[in-house]
Amino acid sequence: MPTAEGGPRTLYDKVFQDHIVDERLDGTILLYIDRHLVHEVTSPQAFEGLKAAGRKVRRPDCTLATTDHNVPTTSRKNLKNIETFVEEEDSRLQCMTLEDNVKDFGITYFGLGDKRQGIVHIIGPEQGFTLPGTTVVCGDSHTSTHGAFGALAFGIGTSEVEHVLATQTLITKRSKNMRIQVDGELATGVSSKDIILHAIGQIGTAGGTGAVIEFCGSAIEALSMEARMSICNMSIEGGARAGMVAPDQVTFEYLRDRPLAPKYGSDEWNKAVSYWKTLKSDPGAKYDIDVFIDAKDITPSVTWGTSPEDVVPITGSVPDPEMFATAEKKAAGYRMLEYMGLTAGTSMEDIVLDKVFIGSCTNARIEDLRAAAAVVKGRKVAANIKRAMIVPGSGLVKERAEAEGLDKIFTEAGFEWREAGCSMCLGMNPDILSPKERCASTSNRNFEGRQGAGGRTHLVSPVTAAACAIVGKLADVRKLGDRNATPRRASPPPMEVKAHVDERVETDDDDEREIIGDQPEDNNSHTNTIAPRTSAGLPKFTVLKGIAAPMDRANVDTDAIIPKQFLKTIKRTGLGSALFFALRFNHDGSEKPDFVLNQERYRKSKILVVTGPNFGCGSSREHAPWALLDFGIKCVIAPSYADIFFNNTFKNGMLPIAITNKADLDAIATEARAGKEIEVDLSNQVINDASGKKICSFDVEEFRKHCLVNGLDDIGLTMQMEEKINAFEKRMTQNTPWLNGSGYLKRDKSGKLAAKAVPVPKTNRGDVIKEPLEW
Ligand SMILES: CC(C)[C@H](C(=O)O)[C@@H](O)C(=O)O
Ligand code: SF4
Repeated sequence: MPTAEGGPRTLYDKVFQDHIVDERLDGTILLYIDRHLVHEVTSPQAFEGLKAAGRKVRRPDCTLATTDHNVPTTSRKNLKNIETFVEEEDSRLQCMTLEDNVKDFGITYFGLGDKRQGIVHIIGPEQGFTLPGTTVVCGDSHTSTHGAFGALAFGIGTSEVEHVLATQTLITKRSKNMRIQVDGELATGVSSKDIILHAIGQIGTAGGTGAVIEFCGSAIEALSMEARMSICNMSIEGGARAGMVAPDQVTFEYLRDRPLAPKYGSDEWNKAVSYWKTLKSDPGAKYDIDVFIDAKDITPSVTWGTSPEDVVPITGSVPDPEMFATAEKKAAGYRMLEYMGLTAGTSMEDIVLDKVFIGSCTNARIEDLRAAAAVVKGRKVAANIKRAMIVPGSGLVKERAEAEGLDKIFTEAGFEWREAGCSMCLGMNPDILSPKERCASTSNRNFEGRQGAGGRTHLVSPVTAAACAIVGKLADVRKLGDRNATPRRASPPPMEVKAHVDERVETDDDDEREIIGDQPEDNNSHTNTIAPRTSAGLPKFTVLKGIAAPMDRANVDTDAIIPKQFLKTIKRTGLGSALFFALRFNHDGSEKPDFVLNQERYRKSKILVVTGPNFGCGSSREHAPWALLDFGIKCVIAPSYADIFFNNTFKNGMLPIAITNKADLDAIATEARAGKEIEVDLSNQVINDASGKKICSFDVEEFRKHCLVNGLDDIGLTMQMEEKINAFEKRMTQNTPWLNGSGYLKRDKSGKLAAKAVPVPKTNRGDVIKEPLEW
């Protein structure tokens, strides 16, 4: 929370403070954003909003776009353009829409024909776009990755993407400070992925809610940048929106000669490094939450359930839900075992696998591939493994790995060597698990259906995944001998950046495609009773009276609220039929009669009453509130929420109410279970029963209430702050000139774009475009 003026400050306090454009009395802050990464899934509706309102992108020079989620990872040797390359229609439309938008708005873009294309959280750091002390956002929850540089980096929803595009700022509040200190030396076979899995196992998926986690201690200091990125990446799985590590010599070495970092050895570089060196927490700085972990307590770790907090050591066994503390946890535990097809007491190392996936923004960097290759070298993938995939995080990672011969090591062992993209991390492209298939995965989420409907995911580190592929079961890498990689300190030197790729790299790929088995038919009618957001503003929210549907679940993730196959839309509307898809429908499309929203009296619910905590955790997809809204639900009542979901609802004129008092929540749930209406009166901040009798009151932040009650479009409000934003940018140009222009769209000394922004190079649609980049 706010530190006393002049008192010792944390790293987070410093970076946050340096980006305040304006602060209101109620603590609402307008925060300047230095770096904005954009991908195809969460941007179409934002650009559409800009177009509808006739707005421009304020800082194309601080914005970088790529396609990653939808792209096939098959060989690109015959790539002509994205239109012919992406077979699946909705995926293609999303990719092409991004290409249109980057052209229309003059934004730098790495398309499939460019080796710099890759997962957005891999390419930002790789290019030096991510720098210490910056604020970095993206319409993607794993933006937390970039915090490894001492940046304040967090995921935002699509409405906020639009806000940043238009204003280069965000409306936000201060977060709590949390510290996770890991001291000591990591044992052989234990990597940074195990640190973060272990930490999430300790704090739980809501442990960091409302906080920014600073990772520190001797074990973190000893890690390379790549390893630090894996840790910050999964801060979101620990409930925190952001994770940070103080920049140090390891950081500066990593940034040396990166294309978009200040030129090494120049005055600008030296000035930047002096500033970066100040970015550490002051002695005596206060943290709201403190966690200490002894590195020697960390073993190679693996998840057994469907939440990233369900972590056990690889030497452990499947826990017995009977031993869990509460009735709710027991019930959830049994459900997870059923979904995962596991029996309590089974040794983890006895669990037989079908697939292995090494990739994702958590673990698809060169160091991850090197570590996995060291385990795999000279060995063969076990016969029972149907598919073992290596998906490099970017074209440059792939190129580097090939230069080092890693691709050969993998393919000789029986792995597939793929092209860059998100791939089977969430399977928006053709890489998916079939129902009941079991996968050891280096990704970050093991939610139900995450890698494919009915698929079963065990989260592990790259070396553990490699060992799993060799053994055919979940495996302890330490038992394969001593060549498993331990974390490295030195980051590899920057990868050589060549111009665009027209010569395609040959691969052994056989262009195998899987049928998208979990692509449902969207044949249900939508209730869509509520007008969606328009750039002109939102429908006002004052009093809402209606049926409230009860839901007795904890940690309802946004993948459960709306699975990935529905994220391929470029519209905000029409998602009501996809709401809670896997919970609501059987595989044949018929309804599951037990699910609350399928019961007659709840079909027209306007309110959702959730009795378990941490509603909306996981992904930043604004599709979750859009689906609720389209179904007709405009208000959610729950004990607590994940931060990004909470924000996203307000941006759509919806009201999420946190009721922490159990008796009050029980009273509301009782009305809901009885099928009675309840009344949410925002103006007076009370919840009444159907007769108008007060059940309880609730809190809501002043500014958010003001916007809801008046139906205000906050982009319009922020644009009225133009003068303050200009003044901020002027100061920024003086103090941190290296943040202007990012090397490709140059600015002059006054901060103005020196030349007209030229959109990137190849849009893969046949445009002949002059290379606008200077590197
Ligand atoms: C598509 C995007 C919104 C999402 C996220 O925010 O995390 C995705 O990257 C994911 O990992 O689920
Ligand atoms: S978590 Fe997976 S889907 Fe999300 S950005 Fe990372 S790789 Fe892509």
